[in-house]
Amino acid sequence: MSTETAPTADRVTAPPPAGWEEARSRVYAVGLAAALPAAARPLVDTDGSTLAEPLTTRTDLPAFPTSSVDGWAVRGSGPWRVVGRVLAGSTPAPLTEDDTTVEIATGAMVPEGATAVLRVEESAASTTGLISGTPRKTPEWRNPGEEAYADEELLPAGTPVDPAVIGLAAACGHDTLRVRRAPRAALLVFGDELLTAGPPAAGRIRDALGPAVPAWLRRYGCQVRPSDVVGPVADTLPAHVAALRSALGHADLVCTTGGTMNGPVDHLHPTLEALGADYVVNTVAVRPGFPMLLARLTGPDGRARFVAGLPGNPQSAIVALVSLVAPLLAGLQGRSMPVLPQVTLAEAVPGRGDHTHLALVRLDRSAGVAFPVRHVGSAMLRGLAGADGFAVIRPGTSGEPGDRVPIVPLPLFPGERAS
Ligand SMILES: Nc1nc2c(c(=O)[nH]1)N[C@H]1C(S)=C(S)[C@@H](COP(=O)(O)OP(=O)(O)OC[C@H]3O[C@@H](n4cnc5c(N)ncnc54)[C@H](O)[C@@H]3O)O[C@H]1N2
Ligand code: MOO
Repeated sequence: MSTETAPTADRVTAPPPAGWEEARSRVYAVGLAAALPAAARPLVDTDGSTLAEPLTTRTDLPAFPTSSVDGWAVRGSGPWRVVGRVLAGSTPAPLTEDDTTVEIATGAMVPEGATAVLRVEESAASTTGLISGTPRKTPEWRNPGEEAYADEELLPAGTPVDPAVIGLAAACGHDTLRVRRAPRAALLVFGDELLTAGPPAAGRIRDALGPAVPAWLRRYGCQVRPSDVVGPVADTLPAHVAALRSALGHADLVCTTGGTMNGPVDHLHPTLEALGADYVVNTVAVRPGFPMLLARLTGPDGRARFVAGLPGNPQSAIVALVSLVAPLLAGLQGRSMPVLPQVTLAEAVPGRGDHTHLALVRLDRSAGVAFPVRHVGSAMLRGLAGADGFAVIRPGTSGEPGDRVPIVPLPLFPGERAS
Protein backbone atom coordinates (compact mmCIF):
# COMPACT_ATOMS: atom_id res chain seq x y z
CA MET A 1 0.00 0.00 0.00
CA SER A 2 1.48 3.35 -1.00
CA THR A 3 1.85 6.11 1.58
CA GLU A 4 1.00 8.63 -1.13
CA THR A 5 -2.50 7.18 -1.43
CA ALA A 6 -5.22 9.43 -0.04
CA PRO A 7 -5.84 8.32 3.56
CA THR A 8 -9.07 6.59 4.41
CA ALA A 9 -10.23 5.64 7.92
CA ASP A 10 -9.05 2.11 7.25
CA ARG A 11 -5.59 3.16 6.15
CA VAL A 12 -5.11 5.57 9.03
CA THR A 13 -5.89 2.89 11.62
CA ALA A 14 -3.99 0.04 9.87
CA PRO A 15 -1.25 -1.22 12.18
CA PRO A 16 2.33 -0.98 10.96
CA PRO A 17 3.72 -4.15 9.37
CA ALA A 18 5.30 -6.57 11.82
CA GLY A 19 9.04 -7.13 11.65
CA TRP A 20 9.79 -10.45 9.98
CA GLU A 21 11.32 -12.13 13.03
CA GLU A 22 8.68 -10.66 15.35
CA ALA A 23 5.93 -11.97 13.03
CA ARG A 24 7.44 -15.46 13.08
CA SER A 25 7.72 -15.57 16.87
CA ARG A 26 4.18 -14.26 17.30
CA VAL A 27 2.75 -16.81 14.88
CA TYR A 28 4.68 -19.66 16.51
CA ALA A 29 3.49 -18.68 20.01
CA VAL A 30 -0.13 -18.45 18.85
CA GLY A 31 0.17 -21.85 17.15
CA LEU A 32 1.68 -23.44 20.26
CA ALA A 33 -1.10 -22.00 22.42
CA ALA A 34 -3.57 -23.73 20.06
CA ALA A 35 -1.58 -26.98 19.77
CA LEU A 36 -3.63 -29.82 18.29
CA PRO A 37 -5.12 -32.34 20.73
CA ALA A 38 -3.02 -35.35 21.72
CA ALA A 39 -4.23 -38.92 21.34
CA ALA A 40 -2.76 -42.42 21.66
CA ARG A 41 -2.12 -43.93 18.22
CA PRO A 42 -0.82 -47.37 17.19
CA LEU A 43 2.89 -47.13 16.57
CA VAL A 44 2.59 -47.89 12.85
CA ASP A 45 0.25 -44.89 12.41
CA THR A 46 2.53 -42.32 14.01
CA ASP A 47 4.94 -41.46 11.17
CA GLY A 48 4.91 -37.68 10.69
CA SER A 49 3.10 -36.95 13.94
CA THR A 50 4.70 -35.30 16.99
CA LEU A 51 5.36 -36.74 20.46
CA ALA A 52 2.88 -35.23 22.90
CA GLU A 53 4.83 -36.61 25.86
CA PRO A 54 8.43 -37.68 26.34
CA LEU A 55 9.48 -41.06 24.99
CA THR A 56 10.64 -43.28 27.85
CA THR A 57 11.76 -46.90 27.95
CA ARG A 58 9.47 -49.50 29.51
CA THR A 59 12.46 -51.65 30.55
CA ASP A 60 16.20 -51.38 30.71
CA LEU A 61 17.73 -51.51 27.23
CA PRO A 62 18.79 -54.17 26.74
CA ALA A 63 16.30 -55.71 29.14
CA PHE A 64 18.60 -58.64 29.99
CA PRO A 65 22.29 -59.54 29.50
CA THR A 66 22.46 -60.30 25.79
CA SER A 67 25.20 -62.15 23.96
CA SER A 68 26.63 -60.07 21.13
CA VAL A 69 28.27 -63.05 19.39
CA ASP A 70 27.64 -66.69 18.48
CA GLY A 71 29.78 -68.90 20.72
CA TRP A 72 29.93 -70.40 24.19
CA ALA A 73 28.72 -68.95 27.47
CA VAL A 74 31.29 -70.38 29.88
CA ARG A 75 31.75 -70.61 33.64
CA GLY A 76 35.29 -70.93 35.06
CA SER A 77 38.56 -71.18 33.20
CA GLY A 78 37.88 -74.34 31.10
CA PRO A 79 38.14 -76.53 29.20
CA TRP A 80 34.38 -76.61 29.43
CA ARG A 81 31.86 -79.42 29.30
CA VAL A 82 28.82 -78.61 27.13
CA VAL A 83 25.63 -78.77 29.18
CA GLY A 84 23.13 -77.21 26.78
CA ARG A 85 22.31 -74.57 24.25
CA VAL A 86 20.55 -71.20 24.45
CA LEU A 87 19.00 -69.51 21.47
CA ALA A 88 17.66 -65.96 21.23
CA GLY A 89 14.14 -65.78 22.59
CA SER A 90 14.29 -67.97 25.70
CA THR A 91 15.34 -67.81 29.34
CA PRO A 92 18.30 -70.11 29.98
CA ALA A 93 18.88 -72.19 33.10
CA PRO A 94 21.77 -70.86 35.23
CA LEU A 95 25.27 -72.29 34.85
CA THR A 96 25.78 -73.71 38.33
CA GLU A 97 29.09 -75.59 37.96
CA ASP A 98 32.57 -74.37 37.05
CA ASP A 99 33.98 -75.60 33.72
CA THR A 100 30.60 -76.01 32.11
CA THR A 101 29.30 -74.14 29.08
CA VAL A 102 26.22 -73.70 26.95
CA GLU A 103 26.29 -72.97 23.25
CA ILE A 104 24.89 -69.45 22.80
CA ALA A 105 23.50 -67.51 19.83
CA THR A 106 23.82 -63.78 19.16
CA GLY A 107 20.94 -62.05 20.93
CA ALA A 108 20.36 -64.87 23.43
CA MET A 109 20.13 -64.17 27.15
CA VAL A 110 23.44 -64.93 28.90
CA PRO A 111 22.76 -67.50 31.63
CA GLU A 112 23.25 -66.51 35.22
CA GLY A 113 26.62 -67.81 36.47
CA ALA A 114 28.39 -67.34 33.11
CA THR A 115 31.76 -65.62 33.50
CA ALA A 116 32.54 -65.07 29.82
CA VAL A 117 31.34 -65.65 26.26
CA LEU A 118 33.85 -67.25 23.89
CA ARG A 119 33.43 -66.65 20.15
CA VAL A 120 32.80 -69.82 18.21
CA GLU A 121 35.61 -69.03 15.76
CA GLU A 122 38.04 -68.62 18.66
CA SER A 123 37.10 -71.96 20.27
CA ALA A 124 38.12 -75.57 19.66
CA ALA A 125 36.41 -78.84 20.53
CA SER A 126 38.42 -81.87 21.71
CA THR A 127 37.60 -85.39 20.52
CA THR A 128 35.76 -85.89 23.81
CA GLY A 129 33.66 -82.80 23.13
CA LEU A 130 35.32 -80.45 25.63
CA ILE A 131 35.49 -76.82 24.54
CA SER A 132 38.66 -74.78 24.96
CA GLY A 133 39.82 -71.29 24.08
CA THR A 134 40.59 -67.88 25.57
CA PRO A 135 37.67 -65.48 25.89
CA ARG A 136 38.48 -61.88 24.93
CA LYS A 137 39.08 -59.46 27.78
CA THR A 138 36.23 -57.16 26.77
CA PRO A 139 32.82 -58.70 27.50
CA GLU A 140 31.09 -60.20 24.49
CA TRP A 141 27.64 -59.33 25.85
CA ARG A 142 25.56 -56.22 26.37
CA ASN A 143 24.58 -55.43 29.94
CA PRO A 144 21.07 -54.32 30.97
CA GLY A 145 20.77 -50.54 30.90
CA GLU A 146 23.80 -50.10 28.63
CA GLU A 147 21.64 -48.14 26.17
CA ALA A 148 19.03 -46.83 28.60
CA TYR A 149 17.56 -47.46 32.04
CA ALA A 150 13.89 -48.28 32.57
CA ASP A 151 11.78 -45.09 32.58
CA GLU A 152 14.65 -42.98 31.29
CA GLU A 153 13.50 -40.09 29.06
CA LEU A 154 15.00 -40.63 25.61
CA LEU A 155 13.25 -37.93 23.59
CA PRO A 156 11.30 -34.87 24.73
CA ALA A 157 7.68 -34.02 23.94
CA GLY A 158 7.60 -32.08 20.69
CA THR A 159 9.90 -34.47 18.85
CA PRO A 160 8.74 -35.16 15.28
CA VAL A 161 8.04 -38.87 14.86
CA ASP A 162 10.15 -40.28 12.03
CA PRO A 163 11.16 -43.85 11.21
CA ALA A 164 14.09 -43.70 13.66
CA VAL A 165 11.77 -42.64 16.48
CA ILE A 166 9.24 -45.33 15.58
CA GLY A 167 11.97 -47.98 15.69
CA LEU A 168 13.25 -46.73 19.04
CA ALA A 169 9.74 -46.66 20.49
CA ALA A 170 9.19 -50.26 19.38
CA ALA A 171 12.53 -51.30 20.91
CA CYS A 172 11.39 -49.62 24.14
CA GLY A 173 8.28 -51.80 24.20
CA HIS A 174 5.62 -49.28 23.15
CA ASP A 175 2.54 -50.40 21.23
CA THR A 176 1.05 -46.91 21.04
CA LEU A 177 2.38 -43.38 21.39
CA ARG A 178 0.59 -40.24 22.56
CA VAL A 179 1.05 -37.90 19.64
CA ARG A 180 -0.37 -34.79 18.06
CA ARG A 181 -1.71 -35.57 14.63
CA ALA A 182 -0.63 -33.90 11.43
CA PRO A 183 -2.46 -30.58 10.89
CA ARG A 184 -5.26 -30.60 8.30
CA ALA A 185 -4.86 -27.88 5.73
CA ALA A 186 -7.03 -26.57 2.93
CA LEU A 187 -6.34 -24.15 0.08
CA LEU A 188 -8.62 -21.58 -1.50
CA VAL A 189 -7.38 -20.00 -4.72
CA PHE A 190 -8.77 -16.55 -5.47
CA GLY A 191 -8.61 -14.85 -8.87
CA ASP A 192 -11.02 -14.85 -11.81
CA GLU A 193 -8.07 -14.31 -14.18
CA LEU A 194 -6.69 -17.78 -13.47
CA LEU A 195 -6.82 -20.68 -15.89
CA THR A 196 -6.66 -24.24 -14.63
CA ALA A 197 -5.56 -25.73 -17.96
CA GLY A 198 -3.69 -24.73 -21.10
CA PRO A 199 -1.27 -21.88 -21.83
CA PRO A 200 -1.68 -18.29 -20.62
CA ALA A 201 -3.44 -16.05 -23.14
CA ALA A 202 -5.79 -13.11 -23.57
CA GLY A 203 -4.97 -11.53 -20.20
CA ARG A 204 -5.37 -14.80 -18.32
CA ILE A 205 -2.58 -16.77 -16.64
CA ARG A 206 -2.32 -20.26 -15.22
CA ASP A 207 -3.05 -20.87 -11.58
CA ALA A 208 0.44 -21.77 -10.41
CA LEU A 209 -0.43 -22.01 -6.71
CA GLY A 210 -3.39 -24.38 -6.65
CA PRO A 211 -1.26 -27.27 -7.91
CA ALA A 212 1.89 -26.34 -5.93
CA VAL A 213 0.85 -25.11 -2.47
CA PRO A 214 -0.77 -28.41 -1.35
CA ALA A 215 2.49 -30.20 -2.16
CA TRP A 216 4.48 -27.64 -0.13
CA LEU A 217 1.99 -28.02 2.74
CA ARG A 218 2.40 -31.80 2.67
CA ARG A 219 6.14 -31.35 2.89
CA TYR A 220 5.53 -29.37 6.08
CA GLY A 221 3.68 -32.40 7.42
CA CYS A 222 0.07 -31.33 6.67
CA GLN A 223 -2.71 -33.56 5.46
CA VAL A 224 -4.34 -32.00 2.42
CA ARG A 225 -7.13 -33.96 0.73
CA PRO A 226 -7.73 -33.22 -2.96
CA SER A 227 -11.25 -32.06 -2.04
CA ASP A 228 -9.72 -29.43 0.26
CA VAL A 229 -8.16 -27.59 -2.69
CA VAL A 230 -10.81 -25.24 -4.05
CA GLY A 231 -10.71 -22.61 -6.75
CA PRO A 232 -10.54 -20.35 -8.46
CA VAL A 233 -13.25 -19.04 -6.15
CA ALA A 234 -15.42 -16.44 -7.89
CA ASP A 235 -14.27 -12.88 -7.22
CA THR A 236 -17.29 -11.90 -5.12
CA LEU A 237 -17.53 -11.41 -1.38
CA PRO A 238 -20.36 -13.94 -0.86
CA ALA A 239 -18.43 -16.61 -2.78
CA HIS A 240 -15.33 -15.92 -0.68
CA VAL A 241 -17.26 -16.06 2.59
CA ALA A 242 -18.98 -19.30 1.64
CA ALA A 243 -15.74 -20.94 0.49
CA LEU A 244 -13.82 -19.96 3.62
CA ARG A 245 -16.63 -20.98 5.96
CA SER A 246 -16.83 -24.36 4.28
CA ALA A 247 -13.04 -24.92 4.34
CA LEU A 248 -12.90 -24.07 8.04
CA GLY A 249 -15.32 -26.91 8.75
CA HIS A 250 -12.55 -29.48 8.31
CA ALA A 251 -9.20 -27.71 8.28
CA ASP A 252 -7.02 -26.48 11.14
CA LEU A 253 -5.40 -24.10 8.66
CA VAL A 254 -6.86 -22.62 5.49
CA CYS A 255 -4.38 -21.01 3.13
CA THR A 256 -5.73 -18.55 0.62
CA THR A 257 -3.90 -17.14 -2.39
CA GLY A 258 -4.37 -13.66 -3.79
CA GLY A 259 -6.67 -10.90 -2.71
CA THR A 260 -4.53 -9.80 0.22
CA MET A 261 -4.33 -6.17 -0.96
CA ASN A 262 -7.06 -3.64 -1.36
CA GLY A 263 -7.76 -3.89 -5.10
CA PRO A 264 -11.26 -3.79 -6.53
CA VAL A 265 -11.68 -7.57 -6.32
CA ASP A 266 -9.49 -8.26 -3.27
CA HIS A 267 -12.03 -9.74 -0.88
CA LEU A 268 -9.89 -11.45 1.72
CA HIS A 269 -9.99 -8.73 4.40
CA PRO A 270 -13.78 -8.21 4.16
CA THR A 271 -14.21 -12.00 4.24
CA LEU A 272 -12.17 -12.28 7.43
CA GLU A 273 -14.19 -9.46 8.94
CA ALA A 274 -17.46 -11.14 7.95
CA LEU A 275 -16.37 -14.34 9.72
CA GLY A 276 -15.24 -12.51 12.87
CA ALA A 277 -11.53 -13.36 12.50
CA ASP A 278 -8.84 -11.44 14.35
CA TYR A 279 -5.39 -10.76 12.92
CA VAL A 280 -2.33 -12.38 14.40
CA VAL A 281 -0.20 -10.68 11.74
CA ASN A 282 -1.43 -8.27 9.08
CA THR A 283 1.41 -7.38 6.67
CA VAL A 284 5.07 -8.04 7.36
CA ALA A 285 8.08 -5.83 6.69
CA VAL A 286 9.59 -8.32 4.26
CA ARG A 287 10.24 -8.27 0.50
CA PRO A 288 8.83 -9.99 -1.36
CA GLY A 289 5.63 -11.05 0.36
CA PHE A 290 4.75 -7.86 2.23
CA PRO A 291 0.90 -8.27 2.27
CA MET A 292 0.98 -11.74 3.90
CA LEU A 293 -1.28 -12.22 6.89
CA LEU A 294 -2.35 -14.72 9.50
CA ALA A 295 -5.79 -14.55 11.08
CA ARG A 296 -7.45 -16.63 13.77
CA LEU A 297 -11.05 -17.72 14.28
CA THR A 298 -12.74 -19.95 16.81
CA GLY A 299 -14.25 -23.14 15.44
CA PRO A 300 -17.59 -24.62 16.53
CA ASP A 301 -15.71 -26.90 18.94
CA GLY A 302 -14.02 -23.92 20.62
CA ARG A 303 -10.64 -24.72 19.08
CA ALA A 304 -8.73 -22.10 17.13
CA ARG A 305 -8.63 -22.23 13.34
CA PHE A 306 -6.19 -20.25 11.22
CA VAL A 307 -6.29 -18.51 7.88
CA ALA A 308 -2.97 -17.75 6.18
CA GLY A 309 -3.39 -15.14 3.46
CA LEU A 310 -0.68 -15.80 0.88
CA PRO A 311 -0.16 -12.93 -1.58
CA GLY A 312 -1.14 -13.62 -5.17
CA ASN A 313 2.28 -13.08 -6.70
CA PRO A 314 3.49 -16.68 -6.77
CA GLN A 315 6.95 -16.25 -5.27
CA SER A 316 5.48 -13.99 -2.58
CA ALA A 317 3.02 -16.76 -1.70
CA ILE A 318 5.92 -19.15 -1.06
CA VAL A 319 7.69 -16.49 1.00
CA ALA A 320 4.55 -16.34 3.15
CA LEU A 321 4.54 -20.12 3.49
CA VAL A 322 8.12 -20.30 4.73
CA SER A 323 7.75 -17.15 6.84
CA LEU A 324 4.42 -17.63 8.62
CA VAL A 325 2.93 -21.03 7.81
CA ALA A 326 6.04 -23.01 8.78
CA PRO A 327 6.29 -21.59 12.33
CA LEU A 328 2.50 -21.79 12.77
CA LEU A 329 2.52 -25.49 11.87
CA ALA A 330 5.46 -26.12 14.20
CA GLY A 331 3.47 -24.54 17.04
CA LEU A 332 0.25 -26.41 16.20
CA GLN A 333 2.17 -29.68 16.31
CA GLY A 334 3.81 -28.78 19.62
CA ARG A 335 7.25 -28.75 18.00
CA SER A 336 10.07 -26.27 18.62
CA MET A 337 10.37 -23.07 16.66
CA PRO A 338 12.26 -23.99 13.48
CA VAL A 339 15.93 -23.07 13.86
CA LEU A 340 17.35 -21.37 10.80
CA PRO A 341 20.69 -22.77 9.62
CA GLN A 342 23.47 -20.36 8.64
CA VAL A 343 25.02 -20.21 5.20
CA THR A 344 27.99 -18.36 3.72
CA LEU A 345 27.12 -16.10 0.81
CA ALA A 346 29.23 -16.66 -2.30
CA GLU A 347 28.07 -13.40 -3.89
CA ALA A 348 26.62 -10.08 -2.81
CA VAL A 349 22.88 -9.89 -2.08
CA PRO A 350 21.32 -6.43 -1.81
CA GLY A 351 19.29 -5.38 1.21
CA ARG A 352 15.76 -4.01 0.98
CA GLY A 353 16.03 -0.92 3.20
CA ASP A 354 14.04 -1.21 6.39
CA HIS A 355 12.46 -4.49 5.21
CA THR A 356 13.93 -7.96 5.59
CA HIS A 357 14.95 -9.31 2.19
CA LEU A 358 14.31 -13.00 1.58
CA ALA A 359 16.59 -13.79 -1.35
CA LEU A 360 16.39 -17.11 -3.16
CA VAL A 361 19.68 -18.98 -3.02
CA ARG A 362 21.06 -22.25 -4.27
CA LEU A 363 23.42 -24.16 -2.01
CA ASP A 364 26.69 -25.45 -3.34
CA ARG A 365 27.02 -28.25 -0.82
CA SER A 366 30.55 -29.25 -1.68
CA ALA A 367 31.86 -25.69 -1.33
CA GLY A 368 29.54 -24.96 1.62
CA VAL A 369 28.31 -21.67 0.16
CA ALA A 370 25.06 -20.18 -1.14
CA PHE A 371 24.64 -18.43 -4.51
CA PRO A 372 21.80 -16.04 -5.27
CA VAL A 373 19.73 -17.34 -8.20
CA ARG A 374 18.30 -15.40 -11.15
CA HIS A 375 14.66 -14.87 -12.16
CA VAL A 376 13.47 -13.96 -8.69
CA GLY A 377 10.76 -11.36 -9.38
CA SER A 378 7.79 -11.85 -7.08
CA ALA A 379 5.65 -12.90 -10.06
CA MET A 380 8.23 -15.51 -11.15
CA LEU A 381 8.74 -19.11 -10.16
CA ARG A 382 11.79 -19.91 -12.27
CA GLY A 383 14.30 -18.96 -9.57
CA LEU A 384 12.39 -20.87 -6.90
CA ALA A 385 12.49 -24.07 -8.94
CA GLY A 386 16.29 -24.10 -8.75
CA ALA A 387 16.71 -22.81 -5.20
CA ASP A 388 17.17 -24.47 -1.81
CA GLY A 389 15.82 -21.64 0.31
CA PHE A 390 15.83 -17.94 1.07
CA ALA A 391 18.84 -16.15 2.52
CA VAL A 392 17.71 -13.70 5.19
CA ILE A 393 19.13 -10.21 4.69
CA ARG A 394 18.17 -8.25 7.79
CA PRO A 395 16.70 -4.73 7.63
CA GLY A 396 19.31 -2.02 7.13
CA THR A 397 21.96 -4.51 5.96
CA SER A 398 23.13 -6.04 2.72
CA GLY A 399 24.83 -9.37 2.16
CA GLU A 400 28.50 -9.34 1.17
CA PRO A 401 30.48 -12.31 -0.16
CA GLY A 402 31.68 -14.36 2.82
CA ASP A 403 28.92 -13.12 5.16
CA ARG A 404 27.23 -15.76 7.30
CA VAL A 405 23.46 -15.28 7.13
CA PRO A 406 20.46 -17.38 8.17
CA ILE A 407 18.64 -19.34 5.49
CA VAL A 408 14.98 -20.34 5.50
CA PRO A 409 15.08 -23.73 3.80
CA LEU A 410 12.40 -24.84 1.38
CA PRO A 411 10.88 -28.05 2.78
CA LEU A 412 12.40 -30.26 0.12
CA PHE A 413 12.69 -34.04 0.36
CA PRO A 414 16.11 -35.70 0.34
CA GLY A 415 17.28 -36.01 -3.24
CA GLU A 416 15.45 -32.91 -4.47
CA ARG A 417 18.01 -30.33 -5.69
CA ALA A 418 20.64 -33.01 -5.15
CA SER A 419 22.76 -32.15 -8.19
N1 LIG B 1 -1.37 -0.35 -5.02
C1 LIG B 1 -0.65 -1.39 -4.65
N2 LIG B 1 -0.75 -2.50 -5.35
C2 LIG B 1 -0.03 -3.57 -4.98
C3 LIG B 1 0.84 -3.50 -3.87
C4 LIG B 1 0.92 -2.30 -3.15
O1 LIG B 1 1.66 -2.18 -2.18
N3 LIG B 1 0.14 -1.28 -3.58
N4 LIG B 1 1.56 -4.61 -3.52
C5 LIG B 1 1.83 -5.57 -4.54
C6 LIG B 1 2.34 -6.76 -3.90
S1 LIG B 1 3.78 -6.61 -3.06
C7 LIG B 1 1.74 -7.96 -4.03
S2 LIG B 1 2.51 -9.38 -3.48
C8 LIG B 1 0.45 -8.11 -4.64
C9 LIG B 1 -0.44 -8.95 -3.71
O2 LIG B 1 -1.66 -8.90 -4.23
P1 LIG B 1 -2.84 -9.83 -3.81
O3 LIG B 1 -2.46 -10.78 -2.74
O4 LIG B 1 -4.00 -8.97 -3.56
O5 LIG B 1 -3.00 -10.74 -5.11
P2 LIG B 1 -3.75 -10.47 -6.47
O6 LIG B 1 -3.94 -9.04 -6.70
O7 LIG B 1 -4.93 -11.35 -6.47
O8 LIG B 1 -2.68 -11.05 -7.48
C10 LIG B 1 -1.42 -10.48 -7.62
C11 LIG B 1 -0.75 -11.07 -8.87
O9 LIG B 1 -0.57 -12.45 -8.69
C12 LIG B 1 -1.23 -13.20 -9.72
N5 LIG B 1 -1.79 -14.40 -9.13
C13 LIG B 1 -2.74 -14.46 -8.18
N6 LIG B 1 -3.02 -15.72 -7.89
C14 LIG B 1 -2.24 -16.49 -8.65
C15 LIG B 1 -2.09 -17.87 -8.81
N7 LIG B 1 -2.82 -18.75 -8.08
N8 LIG B 1 -1.20 -18.33 -9.72
C16 LIG B 1 -0.47 -17.46 -10.46
N9 LIG B 1 -0.55 -16.13 -10.33
C17 LIG B 1 -1.43 -15.64 -9.45
C18 LIG B 1 -2.29 -12.28 -10.21
O10 LIG B 1 -2.70 -12.60 -11.49
C19 LIG B 1 -1.61 -10.95 -10.11
O11 LIG B 1 -0.74 -10.76 -11.22
O12 LIG B 1 -0.17 -6.86 -4.84
C20 LIG B 1 0.67 -5.89 -5.46
N10 LIG B 1 -0.15 -4.73 -5.69
O1 MOO C 1 5.91 -8.73 -2.11
MO1 MOO C 1 4.86 -8.49 -3.31
O2 MOO C 1 4.80 -9.58 -2.12
O3 MOO C 1 6.46 -7.72 -3.62
O4 MOO C 1 5.17 -9.33 -4.76
